[in-house]
Amino acid sequence: MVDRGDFQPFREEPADEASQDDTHARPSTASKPLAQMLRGPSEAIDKTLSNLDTMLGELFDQEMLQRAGVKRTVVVPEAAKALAQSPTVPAPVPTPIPVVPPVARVETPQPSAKPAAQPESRVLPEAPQAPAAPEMKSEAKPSGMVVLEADRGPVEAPKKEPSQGGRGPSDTGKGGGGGGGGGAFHKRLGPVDYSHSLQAGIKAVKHNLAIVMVFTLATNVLVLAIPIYLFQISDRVLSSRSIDTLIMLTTVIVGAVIMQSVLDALRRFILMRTAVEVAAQLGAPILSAAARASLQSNGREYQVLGDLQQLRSFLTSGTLLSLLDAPVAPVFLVAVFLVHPHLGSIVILSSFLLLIVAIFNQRATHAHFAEANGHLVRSNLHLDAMSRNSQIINALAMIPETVRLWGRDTASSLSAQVEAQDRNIGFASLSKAIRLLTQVSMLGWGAFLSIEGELTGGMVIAASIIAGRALGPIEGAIEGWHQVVQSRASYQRIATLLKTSPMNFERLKLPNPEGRLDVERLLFVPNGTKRVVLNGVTFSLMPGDSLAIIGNSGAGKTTLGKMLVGSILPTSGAVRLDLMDLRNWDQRQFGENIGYLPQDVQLFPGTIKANIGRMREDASDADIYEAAKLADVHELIASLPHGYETVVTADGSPLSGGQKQRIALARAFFGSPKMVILDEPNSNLDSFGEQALARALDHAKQNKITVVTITQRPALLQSVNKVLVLVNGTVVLFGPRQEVLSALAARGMNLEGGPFSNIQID
Ligand SMILES: Nc1ncnc2c1ncn2[C@@H]1O[C@H](COP(=O)(O)OP(=O)(O)OP(=O)(O)O)[C@@H](O)[C@H]1O
Repeated sequence: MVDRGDFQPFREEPADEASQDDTHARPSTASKPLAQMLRGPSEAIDKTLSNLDTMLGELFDQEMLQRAGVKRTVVVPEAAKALAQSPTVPAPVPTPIPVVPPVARVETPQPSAKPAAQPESRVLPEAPQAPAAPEMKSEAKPSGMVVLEADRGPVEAPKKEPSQGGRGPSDTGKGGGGGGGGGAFHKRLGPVDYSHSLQAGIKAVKHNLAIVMVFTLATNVLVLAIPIYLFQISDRVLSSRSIDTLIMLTTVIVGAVIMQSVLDALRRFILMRTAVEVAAQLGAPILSAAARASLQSNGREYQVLGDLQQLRSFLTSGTLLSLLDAPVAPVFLVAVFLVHPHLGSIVILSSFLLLIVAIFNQRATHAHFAEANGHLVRSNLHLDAMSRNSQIINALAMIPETVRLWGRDTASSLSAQVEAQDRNIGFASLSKAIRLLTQVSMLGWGAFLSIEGELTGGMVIAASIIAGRALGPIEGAIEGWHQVVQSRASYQRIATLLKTSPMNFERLKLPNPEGRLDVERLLFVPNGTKRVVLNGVTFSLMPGDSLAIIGNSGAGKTTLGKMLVGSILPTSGAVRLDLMDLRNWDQRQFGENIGYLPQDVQLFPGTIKANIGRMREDASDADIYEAAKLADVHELIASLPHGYETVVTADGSPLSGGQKQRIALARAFFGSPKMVILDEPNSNLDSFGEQALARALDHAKQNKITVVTITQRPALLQSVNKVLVLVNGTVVLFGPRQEVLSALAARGMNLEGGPFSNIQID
């Protein structure tokens, strides 16, 4: 299947590209840590945290608020604050963070005031009559299909007066973020380009690691202080019995040790902030790219956020410090050689042995760690399914079964992990033994050389300590090898997700659509199956048309509906809105111009107002009210104790199924969409709700909104002007309502009597 590819939830307006660049070039912990650190740890922490706050504020402020058309103000959302307060981050500095003002109540316009938001003021200009298109080619018609009306010609975008945008009152011509603007169009939209975010993250890490490396070198040089001290004490102070020398040496060494501890702490501070910077830089891009990519999968991509967590842990781990120490190891080796070549040879031999152990360790544990990871991913998916279905799990007493499903994968993951860790511990112990034996042999052989008069006792002890430092990084790498492998895999998954995101590509910003829909020879064979769910589906609708798609259960109606909104991509064929293939629309602009009510209605936790406004921060009260009026749910909402401020939980309570469906209908009508797809919008409605729905469809017709309604119930047929009959994924009838109903009646099927069932047309 082909990815449609251009969802850009945080798209920048081109004019803002410079400011987007600013984000990547902004002052960060990467830019000034050295200067900060040198001013003292606590000042450095405060300063860096302050930078972090600014960085997070800028990240979210810029990416969310500016895209939403809100003027750039310093508002740090709760998520950013929570991130800044995550356990790995010290307490935030007392930098004042402006608090997001509480949500204001929806101000419903006074009936007498007749505000600009009222439906009457929204009637769109008439679309010009489209020229007739050639008839549908006969080979495209599935056998048995009766086409009562075929394609019409392309719709010319009507010339609008600036005041006649057809957008809601909030329309600024800038499209509220990604697209949508009525004024400026036909210009290239720069891609969001998540690979750029990845590069910015890598750059920050590299920059900080370079600074850490400087501290590491200094730390490792200072580490030599202790062996040198020992050597001097035993070979100089004890023989000369000079107190002055002892005091002088001790003073120097104490200074070196303190310095070494401070530098070691500083490199850890920097690494910790690097981890936070990586999380802040990549969190939002990964979640956005995962949300887009999950369209084609079962949501596994969301687990890439876990990979980001893995990278964060690695950046603050002892394993990374060991790896950073590794380049200095040869210096220690040379130092041991300088003490005596025999001792140097012992260390080299041990290093080889440790390397061999490291390679065997990697080979012995790799498959088990990979297996453990695979099971962990699956058990997380079970967990996710459990949290989504908590109602049914409790109602049907399915807790033991679902826990067993989760437990099976968790147990497999744990046992694979135990297997891998057993081996890892075995190899780590072996490497530790090699290191200790190395020191024993160095001391033993050193003592022999000392007896022979080639070395002093102090030199032997000093060489033994230095050898320990030389072998330490190899040992550390062996112990943390699993983390290295996991982090590398995590990085690769993150890089693949960000680099291959379809949102990285440039789009042409089009004028807002008028609502013409062309569906061309849709074929859908789900991946991994041979089942043809949709076969050659072809039809066209003009702006303001309302179509009912009817058919037996399993005929493919929902699948077709999902395809019309681009949430499923066809195996072949195309769905076009105003002649443009959905794959080529800017996702944000497309989403703002359509409405969708899925069969399985889900609301987001939040107020009814926020749900109708699609959780957009720039949704105006007037827009929300307008959508509620269009969907004829204002009365229903007014009857709730808290009206538009009623808070809905994840499972939709306190709303009934029908109320949820009607609120979701208002969400579909939010933002003056030009095309709305409703999948069984009346499945939970009583007769009053159905009447309100019929009125909503009338409003849509008056506003020239193209509406496609998938339904199993005949009541809605009165509100549409066209009907499409789908049988086993094939269109068998399509045309004006009365003609289709007559054609069905001629075949002995009277659909106006009761729910559709057993529609059989050859
Ligand atoms: N991803 C998929 N993999 C396999 N089969 C699929 C997939 N998507 C849809 N189908 C199959 O396609 C058929 C049509 O499904 P669809 O949900 O579109 O039917 P429908 O007409 O909406 O039915 P209903 O009225 O009961 O909701 C079903 O048999 C379904 O099993």
